[in-house]
Amino acid sequence: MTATIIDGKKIANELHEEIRAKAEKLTASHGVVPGLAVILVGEDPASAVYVRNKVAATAACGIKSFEFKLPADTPEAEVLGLVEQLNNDPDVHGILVQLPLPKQIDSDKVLGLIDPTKDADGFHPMNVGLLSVGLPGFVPCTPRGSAILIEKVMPDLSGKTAVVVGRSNIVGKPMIQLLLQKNATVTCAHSRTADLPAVCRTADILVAAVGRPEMIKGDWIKPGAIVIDVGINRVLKPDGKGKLVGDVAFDEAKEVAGAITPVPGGVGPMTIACLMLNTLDSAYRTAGAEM
Ligand SMILES: Nc1nc2c(c(=O)[nH]1)N[C@@H](CN(C=O)c1ccc(C(=O)N[C@@H](CCC(=O)O)C(=O)O)cc1)CN2
Repeated sequence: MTATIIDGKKIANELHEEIRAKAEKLTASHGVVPGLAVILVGEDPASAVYVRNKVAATAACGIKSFEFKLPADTPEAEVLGLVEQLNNDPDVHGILVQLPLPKQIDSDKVLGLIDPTKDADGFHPMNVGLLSVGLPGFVPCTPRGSAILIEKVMPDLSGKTAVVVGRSNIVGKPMIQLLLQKNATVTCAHSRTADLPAVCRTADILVAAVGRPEMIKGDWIKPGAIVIDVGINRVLKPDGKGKLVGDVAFDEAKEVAGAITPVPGGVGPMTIACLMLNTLDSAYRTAGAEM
């Protein structure tokens, strides 16, 4: 039996509609339009696509966007100055700095300067800390979106084993926190893990966030497991054309898993939908309004 394909694009579009309704409600009750500032530094083609998609999503969600596109050689001080300006702008409820930044700019310094109450990406150390102690704050968008997809197919994770492959600050570590909050028994695996295939085979929920195309094979997956593929890798096909693949060998994995996210159309659209959700949450919080 082949796996249920978790349609992240459809679920993200449904979320956009819910967000739009809530944004309109906030505007009607408090005269506040949620606002998201998006900063892109440089010409990385993938980043440009993601930013374009984020700005398109703001329009679908009734969120006002403030777009800042800066040249690749922009000095760090200029980016820091822009962040400060946005921190002080009452029309801006969320600030997003697209990563990666060019090498002359210290990402930690920029992310650390974002007002934690406007940190729509959830990367500020204060929000990282709040998540780790289970207090309300901003949750990074990719893990938040992945958790929503998991909940759709398995609402109760008590007694379930989850394996997160990858330990990045923006995906792996926050994903572990969210799975723990849902009472899963969580293992974090990474490049130094011994016998990674065997560890993956223990997972009822397997989250792949390694950034290596199709690394996780079908026979690494426990039959019936939920597989969440966070990877977005551009590879060349034999005909020389490019295509997107995840970190999981999808065609093999779907024959073993119970449910699986595709790439594209799985976690990616949910990342963007959760950025909208974080911005909406922030606007409600700032306005002192009830959802
Ligand atoms: N400030 C941030 N920078 C980056 C983040 C982030 O969450 N915040 N994550 C990634 C990139 N990313 C969001 O910015 C992102 C990646 C992919 C998608 C997406 O929808 N992918 C589509 C395919 C799109 C394509 O054709 O290339 C899909 O999977 O269906 C959304 C957001 C790094 N930087």
